[in-house]
Amino acid sequence: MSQEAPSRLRLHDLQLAQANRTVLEHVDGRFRDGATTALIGANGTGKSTLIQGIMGMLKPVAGRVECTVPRERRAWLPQQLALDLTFPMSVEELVMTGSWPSHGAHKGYCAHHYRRGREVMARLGISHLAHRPLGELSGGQRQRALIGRTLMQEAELLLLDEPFANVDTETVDVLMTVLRDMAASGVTLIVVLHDMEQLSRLADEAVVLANGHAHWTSPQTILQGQISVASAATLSLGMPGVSA
Ligand SMILES: Nc1ncnc2c1ncn2[C@@H]1O[C@H](COP(=O)(O)OP(=O)(O)OP(=O)(O)O)[C@@H](O)[C@H]1O
Repeated sequence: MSQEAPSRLRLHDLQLAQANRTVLEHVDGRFRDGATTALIGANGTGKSTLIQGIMGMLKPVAGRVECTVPRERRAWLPQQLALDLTFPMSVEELVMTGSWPSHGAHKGYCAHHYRRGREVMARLGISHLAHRPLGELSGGQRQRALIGRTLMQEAELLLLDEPFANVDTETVDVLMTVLRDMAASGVTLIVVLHDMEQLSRLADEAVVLANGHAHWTSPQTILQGQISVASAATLSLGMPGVSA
């Protein structure tokens, strides 16, 4: 990554643990503004842990996260399986909650919010589902609605944990377009990915997690097989083309 690249999110010698067991340590690096960084690593290497640390849900054991994006402009979309969407809420209501962090949950919505909500749903192809309860949506429809909420929030930092899992190919295409447009407009995106095609289509940068460390590299390096993602858990330090 270029030393000059502007970045509102930097990690300084970060150490994160789960249940008193260190998962990641000495994590140093920065995420480029207006770029999509893929988080890559085998199961259990700490991708979700790093996201929790960046979002402030997990207190660092050591080091720090430096983030100048205002809190109300930070959004996190967990793995679909981790979400309980059985509560009675429609697609439109979910999308509109994206305005809460900046506008407040109890002030009600004005015409501007409703207009923006309709624009967001149209962009994601879910206008016809506006009044459908969340519990009656397919995985792909639910994911479109959740991304719609982050658009409504006007997120400037968006972290997504496996956003394309259990999602149909048409939805993948729609979401890819929306996410690329977000990055082009300056949003910093961090996306946990396992699929090489999705990596090539979406990512500008990549961070490989292995052996308790994070290695900054390029998607091309991974795609050319210089780094095997399948065996990322056994990667050694000092890989070619890696810089933090
Ligand atoms: N709440 C928790 N309590 C205890 N250990 C945890 C907890 N969450 C995660 N861990 C452990 O921390 C390590 C990293 O887990 P994490 O979920 O961050 O990995 P991951 O790379 O996101 O995995 P996956 O690809 O399977 O989602 C694992 O060894 C996991 O067992």
